[in-house]
Amino acid sequence: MTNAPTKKHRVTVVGSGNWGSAISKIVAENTKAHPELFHPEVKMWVYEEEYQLSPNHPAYDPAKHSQPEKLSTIINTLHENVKYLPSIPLPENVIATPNIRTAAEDATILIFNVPHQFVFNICNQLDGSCLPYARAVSCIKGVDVTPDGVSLFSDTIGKRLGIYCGALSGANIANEVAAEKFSETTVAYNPPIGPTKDYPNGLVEVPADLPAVDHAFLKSLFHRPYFHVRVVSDVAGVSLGGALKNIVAIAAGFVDGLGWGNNAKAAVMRVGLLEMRKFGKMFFADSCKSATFTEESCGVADLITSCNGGRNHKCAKLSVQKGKPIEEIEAEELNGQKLQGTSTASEVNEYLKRRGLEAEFPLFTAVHLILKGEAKVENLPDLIETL
Ligand SMILES: NC(=O)C1=CN([C@@H]2O[C@H](COP(=O)(O)OP(=O)(O)OC[C@H]3O[C@@H](n4cnc5c(N)ncnc54)[C@H](O)[C@@H]3O)[C@@H](O)[C@H]2O)C=CC1
Ligand SMILES: O=C(CO)COP(=O)(O)O
Repeated sequence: MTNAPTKKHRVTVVGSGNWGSAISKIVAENTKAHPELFHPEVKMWVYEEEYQLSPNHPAYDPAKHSQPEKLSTIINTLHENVKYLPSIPLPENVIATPNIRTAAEDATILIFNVPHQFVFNICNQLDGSCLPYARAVSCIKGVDVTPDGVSLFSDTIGKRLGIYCGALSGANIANEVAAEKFSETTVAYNPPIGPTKDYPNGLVEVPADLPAVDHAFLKSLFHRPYFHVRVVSDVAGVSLGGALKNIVAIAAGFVDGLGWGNNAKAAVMRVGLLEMRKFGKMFFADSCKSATFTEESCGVADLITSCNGGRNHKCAKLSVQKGKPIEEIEAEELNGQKLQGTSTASEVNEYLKRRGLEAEFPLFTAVHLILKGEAKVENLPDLIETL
């Protein structure tokens, strides 16, 4: 007979942007709802910055807020991320923590939720500070491309920190989720058993006095009445869907910017979905399931929502309408939030080009060429037909 666990998991969210804050809200609701599994407090690592509260904010008090303050202080006082998720109350058990090592050192569950370009620096800062038996989930939408190959950020984080990392991705516009409008998501978790190439000594087991980290546990961590979770084992499919749809969303924004209508957008989405699936089959054949792209929220559903309401779509559309580079629109429109599709288009292209495979992925290639100013948006139909 095994003894019941006597300890509880401690959860830290690494990141506090638009999605990082929305996920912190969700998990803090669940740590309170499941006291048998979790300590209620959720630490949320904040990349510290000074922020001037607007006199129009309902909590503005000239005696307290006339000067810029630390964003983490504002979050802990007002229980709102006024910069990245304004007007959404955060549960009081979300504790903004500006020191990343303090945020992570006692966490048994780490949720990575930062723009992908910051992951390496964050892992460097975390090096040696995580519990060896911690488990992680990456909510990051991007792929890690180096001259040697392409990896999932879940794998990059896991290998770098010596812990296992799964993935969460879905049709999840953060502002809608934070407003508790119904959506679905996909969580992928499949830790290896025994030694593997990435974990030559095997993973350090979660101690028996903590609740087991399995699919049911992860559902308890993320599922809410307004946020429905399906837990699967296909970490590659879940991660690639979220990363690659951002390239397609830029193409959808381009055609919307031209005012070409719904049929044109459906055409780029169809071609884009096929390229997403082909990329998975070609480069992650051993681990990625084609059905994940068509059957789970992280695949076609995320593609649809992102091509209609995402930031990549919005900025690409405005860039065509205003005749300005997308980076300029990003800086003007997003108040510090980051696009992932622009760098992913370039990183994926670098990988395909090295292998002479650009023509096999005409939509991904066309988006990259348009972003670089080497092709015209108006030529998209020919580019995806003839490349
Ligand atoms: N916002 C959304 O609707 C969704 C976003 N995602 C994904 O979630 C991930 C995180 O995105 P968001 O939370 O939306 O972030 P965001 O784009 O809203 O915010 C940017 C974040 O980066 C931080 N930052 C700025 N400079 C930094 C630096 N040098 N080092 C570390 N951090 C720095 C900022 O403090 C801020 O927290 C991305 O991969 C994104 O694709 C996934 C689903 C939905
Ligand atoms: O991933 C998203 C929705 O699932 C959000 O996409 P954007 O980063 O384009 O806003």
